[in-house]
Amino acid sequence: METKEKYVPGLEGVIAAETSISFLDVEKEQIIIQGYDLIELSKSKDYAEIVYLLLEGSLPTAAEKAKVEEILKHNYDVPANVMDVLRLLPKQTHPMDGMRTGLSVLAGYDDVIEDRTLSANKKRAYQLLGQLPTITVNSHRVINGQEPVYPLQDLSYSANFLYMITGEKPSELEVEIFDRLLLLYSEHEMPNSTFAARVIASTNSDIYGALTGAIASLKGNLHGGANEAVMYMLNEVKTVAEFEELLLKKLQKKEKIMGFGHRVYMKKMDPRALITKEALRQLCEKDGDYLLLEICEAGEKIMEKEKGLYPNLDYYAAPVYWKLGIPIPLYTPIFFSARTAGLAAHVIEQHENNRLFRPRVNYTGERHV
Ligand SMILES: CC(=O)SCCNC(=O)CCNC(=O)[C@H](O)C(C)(C)COP(=O)(O)OP(=O)(O)OC[C@H]1O[C@@H](n2cnc3c(N)ncnc32)[C@H](O)[C@@H]1OP(=O)(O)O
Ligand SMILES: O=C([O-])CC(=O)C(=O)O
Repeated sequence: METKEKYVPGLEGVIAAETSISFLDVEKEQIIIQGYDLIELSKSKDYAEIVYLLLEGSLPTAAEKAKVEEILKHNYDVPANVMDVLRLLPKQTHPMDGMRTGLSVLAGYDDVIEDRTLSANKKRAYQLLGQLPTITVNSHRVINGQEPVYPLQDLSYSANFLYMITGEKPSELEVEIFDRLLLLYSEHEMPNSTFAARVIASTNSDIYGALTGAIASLKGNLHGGANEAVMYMLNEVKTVAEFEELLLKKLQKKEKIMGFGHRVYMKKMDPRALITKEALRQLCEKDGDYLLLEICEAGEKIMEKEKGLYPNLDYYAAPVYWKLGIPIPLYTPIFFSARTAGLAAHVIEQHENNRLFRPRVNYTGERHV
């Protein structure tokens, strides 16, 4: 008989790493990033500043912030072969799969790919953050037979990202809201995708492989894929009453409602969702159409009453993306692009202080020997 060790399904509550990058303080409703609360930072800082915080460990001065923005822009170029590879993919390929393929192509262009030093890894992180908006947007465009779109240097990082998605120069409010979403998505402690990236990095594999694995993880609808699923669900209805009916039917059939629940915040609202809800309200005020907000709020009430469950970030992020005119298949790729900041920080931390991940099992099969 095998001896059985304590096994926790889904590794719930299990400590998988020691990190100085981030920590979810559920009690205080804080998302601690390098010592600061991301929720507080979202009120006064932008995505580029959080990129700096994640990769350099401190908040940037004005000059350092300008330097990061310059570095990101300096890294916008993506090898033309990436577009050629995307062109070869079947039209039904999801942009997350396109992105996974496109990002993985970049490994071959790294002349010092075996260099795991801190400076080489950081350089790669900035390079990838510069290139990802182009890969993200074109994973959707090129696969759909459209011509690639390229960045505009005279826009800020987030304004350019949104411009490439919609093809129109965005308003100040739109940029501010899109940037806030990137910031909120930038890092979140040890979700499945970060764990996947760290597991891969722990074999001494490179950041391209670790991020490629993280994309695969993030695609699933129990994780990043939920934001797309939320929007498809919202688009099934035209009124508050129809949404209430749809949710009750789904619950009766024991279906999971996308955008609700969270392994860490299961009995509380994700603090990031409050901010995206506010962003939705701002966009409703702007166009005078409150229907999506009313529908979402009704859903929130039903889920609290019926299941004691609360929205996670993806629930309100989806209608915000919709109001910004972003195609649904890009919702999860944008999440990944934003999360690359946090993922890169984790891969670097893993490489800097590495021990191979290699857990054991409780064997439940038969023994014939
Ligand atoms: C940015 C992000 O990645 S946030 C997560 C995005 N994912 C989603 O929104 C998908 C919907 N949510 C879920 O599936 C879950 O809440 C998860 C995957 C996020 C967390 O899952 P876990 O911690 O493994 O909890 P688990 O799935 O075991 O759920 C516990 C109980 O709550 C129920 N539950 C959890 N989430 C939901 C939901 N969204 N809808 C209905 N019931 C739910 C489960 O059915 C289960 O009930 P039971 O004990 O009666 O069987
Ligand atoms: O923390 C998690 O498990 C999922 C999540 O909200 C994120 O990755 O932003």
